[in-house]
Amino acid sequence: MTDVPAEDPQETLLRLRASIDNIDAALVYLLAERFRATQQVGRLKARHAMPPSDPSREEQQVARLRALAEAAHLDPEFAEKWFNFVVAEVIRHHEAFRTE
Ligand SMILES: O=C(O)C(=O)C[C@]1(C(=O)O)C=C[C@@H](O)C=C1
Repeated sequence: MTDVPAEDPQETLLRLRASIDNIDAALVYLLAERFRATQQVGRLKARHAMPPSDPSREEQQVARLRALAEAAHLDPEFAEKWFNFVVAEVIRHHEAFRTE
């Protein structure tokens, strides 16, 4: 039998934290890109007097994200909460464009 080398917990922690930092950076960039797109949607909606929110679109998005979350072994409740949190901010931006 081959011996498994003893784990150095500090080294393992640092390695995992480096991965977490990379993932957090990617999430920030992805969110920035999402908001860049939604700002354009907000301006478009304001120019054409369209309502800031679209509940039927959100329903479709939630259903899709919940299915994706399940397939990825992510809690679908958490995925939905994250989505609602982001969309609430998007709608706040959309409403601000209407008063510009
Ligand atoms: O697709 C739109 O109509 C948007 O305004 C974007 C968005 C989103 O962030 O995904 C935000 C608000 C709407 O209620 C639905 C979706």
